Amino acid sequence: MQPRLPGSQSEWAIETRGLRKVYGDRVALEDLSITVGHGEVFGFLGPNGAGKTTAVKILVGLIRPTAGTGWVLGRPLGDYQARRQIGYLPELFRFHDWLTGEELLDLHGQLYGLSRAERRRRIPEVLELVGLTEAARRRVRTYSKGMQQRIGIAQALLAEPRLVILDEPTSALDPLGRRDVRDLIRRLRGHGITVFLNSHLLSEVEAVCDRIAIVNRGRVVALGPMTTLLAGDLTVEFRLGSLPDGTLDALAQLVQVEELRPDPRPTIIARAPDEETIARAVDLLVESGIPVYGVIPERHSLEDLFVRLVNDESLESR
Ligand SMILES: Nc1ncnc2c1ncn2[C@@H]1O[C@H](COP(=O)(O)OP(=O)(O)OP(=O)(O)O)[C@@H](O)[C@H]1O
Repeated sequence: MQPRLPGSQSEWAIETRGLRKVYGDRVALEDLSITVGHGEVFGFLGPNGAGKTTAVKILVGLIRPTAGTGWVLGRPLGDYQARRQIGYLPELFRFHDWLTGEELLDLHGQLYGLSRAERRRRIPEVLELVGLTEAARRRVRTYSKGMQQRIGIAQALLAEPRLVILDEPTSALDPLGRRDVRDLIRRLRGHGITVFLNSHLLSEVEAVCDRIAIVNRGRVVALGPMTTLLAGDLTVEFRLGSLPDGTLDALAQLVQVEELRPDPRPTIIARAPDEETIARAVDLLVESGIPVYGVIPERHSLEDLFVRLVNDESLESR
């Protein structure tokens, strides 16, 4: 893990308290309080218009919050010293596409304030990292969308940042490209680099993030370690030989019965807080003399959690 910046005012890579952003009469972000640990991969999720990009822009110092405070790499929001150590891939970036990949990185290296020697060392490294070595001398306009996204990631990593903020880094990538980015994010974590990932691709977030926040209509609706948020969120299917009166009521003492399918065999779909409860429900069925043909537990995916929390209340803000 990398040492903290001198004079650090927060032990976290990112800490925000009550961030709020209002555009005219529209509240884009409300009371955002999150912490992201050093070296952590943090997923920041939400439907369109939830306030994600607004939050990211505040974190990188592009806009100021209407209210609230925060620290990035231990420095107050917008602090110049911290900004030098943030790599940022914006969601809708448009690069100077008449430049070659190498020239583009050289330009961005200069904007980051890297010396010529640093740029000469670093540019081949990041091109290699994102698999664009062969295309280094081609103009960016001739790149496929996936290659353009990868040169964007290379740009974000150029100045050896301690914190990388990636806004939809894989939206234009094919499945192989996505896997490469996933591996890359894991490698960054291996080097103690903090990754703040904003993505709609929930399976990817699930595969790579340590902790997540889900925002909806400007507010955080879930926050915590991925494992905790997905734990205790089991759906289970009981396939039974019969369903005597009273069985559902007895089961409902343990699990939340969501659906009953009578054919071809009585099948109950229920939600259980944990696996132990499922075992107790099976005991109850067996003790009642009901043949149990199958018990199929299914752990909820991040997508299930997301859909349940966000539901359709976000529709009007899209
Ligand atoms: N510059 C602006 N002026 C006025 N309203 C804005 C501005 N930027 C964002 N908004 C509004 O603030 C809300 C949050 O927008 P934001 O772009 O942060 O959402 P998002 O979660 O990043 O969405 P998406 O997933 O579509 O990128 C939206 O209702 C949006 O219309």
